[in-house]
Amino acid sequence: MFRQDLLAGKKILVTGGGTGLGKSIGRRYLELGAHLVICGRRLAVLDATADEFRAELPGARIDTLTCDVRDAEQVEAMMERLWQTGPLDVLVNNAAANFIARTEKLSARAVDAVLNIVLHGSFYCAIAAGRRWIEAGRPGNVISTVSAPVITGQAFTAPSAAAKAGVLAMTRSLAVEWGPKGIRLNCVAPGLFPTPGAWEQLFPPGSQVEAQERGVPLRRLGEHRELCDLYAYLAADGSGYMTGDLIVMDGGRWMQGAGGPTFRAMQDWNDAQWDAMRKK
Ligand SMILES: CCCCCCCCCCC/C=C/C(=O)SCCNC(=O)CCNC(=O)[C@H](O)C(C)(C)COP(=O)(O)OP(=O)(O)OC[C@H]1O[C@@H](n2cnc3c(N)ncnc32)[C@H](O)[C@@H]1OP(=O)(O)O
Ligand SMILES: NC(=O)C1=CN([C@@H]2O[C@H](COP(=O)(O)OP(=O)(O)OC[C@H]3O[C@@H](n4cnc5c(N)ncnc54)[C@H](OP(=O)(O)O)[C@@H]3O)[C@@H](O)[C@H]2O)C=CC1
Repeated sequence: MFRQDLLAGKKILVTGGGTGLGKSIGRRYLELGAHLVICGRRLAVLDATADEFRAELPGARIDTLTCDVRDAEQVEAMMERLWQTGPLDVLVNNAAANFIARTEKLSARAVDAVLNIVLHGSFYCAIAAGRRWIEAGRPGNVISTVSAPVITGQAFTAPSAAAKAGVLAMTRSLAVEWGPKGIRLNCVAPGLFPTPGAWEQLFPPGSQVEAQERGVPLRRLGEHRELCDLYAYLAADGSGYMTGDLIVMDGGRWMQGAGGPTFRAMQDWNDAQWDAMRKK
């Protein structure tokens, strides 16, 4: 779909880039010639991913940095190290956390666990990169991964829906505030793209009442390569007139109601069913 050197000369940070969608997006960026930096909390996971990429794509330039995005000081330290080898061009806010639970049962720590990673982490990263771009008079580009519940809300994953909605509000606020400085920000809302992380958290064994494909108008799950090409487009200069936008890629699923049949059934679950989910 793209020229092989589409992203040559661009340095791109993908938070949570050691696993799942962040890993697939990073691989696509490398294929298109970018200098990739991935961060997360587990160095072993990041290094294993980097080794895999180096084996697949000889000559690929990839760096790994540990960082817990909930901690603003760690984010600052990561950006400082990253900038030492040259400025960043694109930040992808991908790191996230989510789980299904009845909202009235959530402890404050449970709410914070999701809000701190998704909302605070994305904010800290955007500010740390944005300040450096502004000080240097450089253009910048932030792509944040949200989800369709930013439009609809979503039962039983309220902290994630609220945090991602906050990231969309941040994106639109900064698109206006930083637009005159040449910094653009956009959000992508993927639908159902299978990853071990999301499936473990959202579809524990016994939680599904029917195949998730049934809830998608296009009657299939998303393929990583489809999503990755959207992230490639948004990272490239060719999308330079897009800012403050939300692009949903979900096969039309959100228009049918975000939770689908599985979440509707949860409205009638008893305590034993909820406890069984928690133990898995
Ligand atoms: C069925 C239909 C589904 C439709 C799906 C639609 C799809 C679109 C919407 C999807 C959008 C977003 C998707 C994703 O984000 S997928 C990514 C999933 N990946 C991850 O979550 C990876 C990162 N996760 C984590 O690190 C952990 O899971 C956690 C979030 C828990 C944070 O870990 P941490 O070590 O910081 O935290 P603790 O383990 O100490 O826990 C903190 C408190 O949270 C409470 N907790 C944890 N799990 C649950 C649970 N399942 N239910 C209730 N409470 C939970 C825990 O008890 C701690 O609180 P307390 O100290 O008060 O006990
Ligand atoms: N898969 C799907 O169908 C959908 C996914 N999404 C979104 O896509 C993105 C990727 O999700 P997915 O790949 O499925 O799930 P993963 O669980 O694989 O990805 C989450 C990543 O975030 C990292 N992470 C979590 N907490 C922190 C933290 N505090 N600091 C730094 N990194 C952290 C994890 O690494 P580590 O634990 O090592 O820190 C992990 O690499 C998320 O934003 C998610 O909300 C949205 C809609 C649907």
